Amino acid sequence: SNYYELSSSLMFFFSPVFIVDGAVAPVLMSSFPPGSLSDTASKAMSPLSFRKFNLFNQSCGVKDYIQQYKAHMAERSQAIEAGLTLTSHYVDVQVIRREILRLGKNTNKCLDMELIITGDIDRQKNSVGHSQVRGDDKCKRYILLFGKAGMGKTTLIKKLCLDWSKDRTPQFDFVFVLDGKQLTLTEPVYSLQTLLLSVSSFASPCTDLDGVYAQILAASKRVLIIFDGFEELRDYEMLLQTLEKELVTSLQKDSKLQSFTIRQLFSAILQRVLLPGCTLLLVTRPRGAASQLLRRADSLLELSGFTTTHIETYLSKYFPDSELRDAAVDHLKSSSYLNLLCWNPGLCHLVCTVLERSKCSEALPRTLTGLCHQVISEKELLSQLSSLAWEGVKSNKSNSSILPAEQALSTKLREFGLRTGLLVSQRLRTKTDKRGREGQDGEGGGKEDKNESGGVEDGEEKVKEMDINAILPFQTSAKARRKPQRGEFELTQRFAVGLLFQSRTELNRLHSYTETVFRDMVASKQALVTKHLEGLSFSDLSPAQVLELCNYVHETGFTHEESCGETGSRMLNHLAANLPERLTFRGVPLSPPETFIVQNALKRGGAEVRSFCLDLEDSGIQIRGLRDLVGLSNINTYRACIADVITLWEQLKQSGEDEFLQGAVSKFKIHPLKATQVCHIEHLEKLVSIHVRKKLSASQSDSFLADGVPAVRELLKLEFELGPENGPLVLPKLWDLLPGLQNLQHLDLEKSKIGDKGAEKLADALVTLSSLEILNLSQNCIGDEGVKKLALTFKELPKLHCLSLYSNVISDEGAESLAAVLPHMASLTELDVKYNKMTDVGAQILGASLKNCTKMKTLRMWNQCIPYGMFERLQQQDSPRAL
Ligand SMILES: Nc1ncnc2c1ncn2[C@@H]1O[C@H](COP(=O)(O)OP(=O)(O)OP(=O)(O)O)[C@@H](O)[C@H]1O
Repeated sequence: SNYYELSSSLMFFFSPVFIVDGAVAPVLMSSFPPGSLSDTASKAMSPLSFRKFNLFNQSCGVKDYIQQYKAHMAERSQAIEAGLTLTSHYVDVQVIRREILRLGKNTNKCLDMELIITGDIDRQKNSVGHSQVRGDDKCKRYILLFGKAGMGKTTLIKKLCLDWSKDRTPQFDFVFVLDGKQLTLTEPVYSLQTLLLSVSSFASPCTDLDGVYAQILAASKRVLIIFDGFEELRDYEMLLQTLEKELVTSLQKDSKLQSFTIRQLFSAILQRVLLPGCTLLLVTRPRGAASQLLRRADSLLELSGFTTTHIETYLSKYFPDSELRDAAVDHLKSSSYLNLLCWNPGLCHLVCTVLERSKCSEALPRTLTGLCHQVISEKELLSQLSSLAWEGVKSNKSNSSILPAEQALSTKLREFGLRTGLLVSQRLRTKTDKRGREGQDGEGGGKEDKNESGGVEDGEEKVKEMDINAILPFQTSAKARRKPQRGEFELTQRFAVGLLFQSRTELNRLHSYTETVFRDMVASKQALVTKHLEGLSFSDLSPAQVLELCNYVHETGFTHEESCGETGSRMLNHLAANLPERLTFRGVPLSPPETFIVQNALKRGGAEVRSFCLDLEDSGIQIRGLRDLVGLSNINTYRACIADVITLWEQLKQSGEDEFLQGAVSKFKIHPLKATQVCHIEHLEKLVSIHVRKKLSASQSDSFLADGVPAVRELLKLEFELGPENGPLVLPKLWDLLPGLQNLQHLDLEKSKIGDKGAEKLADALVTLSSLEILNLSQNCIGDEGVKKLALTFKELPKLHCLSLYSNVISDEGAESLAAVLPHMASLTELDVKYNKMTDVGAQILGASLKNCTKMKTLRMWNQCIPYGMFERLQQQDSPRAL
């Protein structure tokens, strides 16, 4: 199973596991006397002595402790939620291996932006499995596991702990969990020993502290340390700032000295100053800057949420009684949106709570707001949460939290808020903000704070229009568009806005104002939000903002009733009428519930007789979501991950949905195509093969493919941008597929390390591309041999008018081959052979051939070996076009 795949992959890499979580630590700490055993001996241990120190040679005291620690951990890690345990309710989720796009200087704004968003099929292929991990001999000791709020990070950690405690991960002698919230303990009174054995989350009392600690140090490779409770990657990143030399020395000299802060110890572990051989598992939401962290990470894993099967399993565990379960499943079917929300395990739990409470008879909530509303049905709690949400939205400082510092919150509300991401931990956050304002945080606060309008303390009634503009995430300045908005904050905003549009009766329950005051207040706020949303200029919004807007409108639109309210309906119509015709979500992760929301908005567009061209590339949309969107009657054309589209076609063929399939094939577009990853070419190869064979599967031919795949026929421009490292890996595939792209007009293969061998293959492939007009072969290490082969093909390309061989290694011999074919290239107007290896001899020959090329406008051929006088001579004589 996937969970076991992860755990076994962890097992493969790790040894002892320590998890640090704040709650119990201070209490336990006081019961431990400061240690006295020196660890110098263990530090000096040779690999041989290290082996001697393995589990089997542990002293009875250490063994006993480990058993006791495991028993304690088994007990403490069991509970997922009140009444739910791992043993009874855990669903084995998928963990996906992710890759980074690039690590450049300016790309570290947000992890989301740095990760390659793969299609659904590739994502499934990347789920971590035994075989993949075992086959990988690279030591993975720095693992980053991320997932958005509620995706099950903490639950997975608990499961890992439980498994270790049940001896299912024998490669670790110790597992420790460390909680980021402990960074608030600022006194310099801790040592590594107290951190692991007293402060860590599942620490249990120990009678042989020194013996256990010595064992940990002796076999640090058999230790797993899990960091949890960090709100975002940036919080880790801050711990990676270089430690002062004296601190490093003192930590290494005596890590048992109780004179360090938690921060220093965390930093030292993360920077491999302490326990250098241990395995680190860093868990967080995927937000914040993290370039340093990403550079260190050996492996990036992501929790990908519940699949349909997982949801079914969860429901069957949640409702063990089969009658209740069937009723719940049926009831859930009545709300597609809630069904899709269950993709998030945290929300799945909330949905089950609602199903359970409603006894499967009441109408289900239709929005996230409605769901939260029903879960915390107590008036007091909801009113508190709604005002928090509103306050948070109003005081949107540096993406800050909505959890006011001094506000007394009930445990229940705090738990709910934190779990859903509506609230974020204030203590950590305050630090980040402060740092941001002091300018250490680069991006952070400063400027934006000034943008926020005042009047926050004046109470809700005085929210001004200006405030609304500032608080909703639709600023259209270039900076605001670039800034990643997505995180827990958007949920807060959605909730605040959604609450305004909840049914009047529901809202009435929340306040203590008189009926009229309340009505006016809600009405004026509703009007402000509506006016703002309706006043937006859609063309100025980024794809992420358009999606956010769809989310807002959904929250405002639907209450408990079947149809949406009057204002909501108006907003939805307005949205549908104004969505850009070329609607792109390229690069914006589209979750299943969001796909539903977009589908809803587009459907409305149908009522207004509007049709759309939809771009879903790099959105990670699931195939079932793709199916829903492509199936809409008012979609003119669509783009999406080619592999996913092919899978959709295959599914449609299998289910016999011929008409749908025909539409899905004819509406699909891939022009213009820029291949930046290896998989892009692999997918294209598959599509071209369908096009050439005129059938989807190996067996029968398909009548709707009689003319091949329209998307391939209509592909006019292909840019191959895989770079010198990845490019050569898929060039052979490219040579195979090129002949299938008969109508290609523009082929850009710059910087792909083609070389002479590749040039020969390319020459063969090019022969069939009779429509080719522009060919860029710059910077490709092509020499005389290669150009000789290519030159023969160039003659066969009647429409080629622009050819670049800039910066290759062509010398005079190659120039001669080119000169021989130039007069036969009927359409050529521009040739670039600058920065090659030819001398004045080659230049002279090429220049001379121009006499017979009447159409040629420019021939660029400068390089250091050609004396400048040569050009002057050529220009004065007969070739003014040679540069
Ligand atoms: N694999 C799972 N099986 C069963 N329930 C799960 C699973 N994962 C998560 N849940 C449910 O979702 C809830 C939220 O999960 P969890 O607290 O682990 O999320 P998280 O990713 O740590 O969120 P946050 O970022 O807010 O801390 C859990 O309390 C549990 O009810």
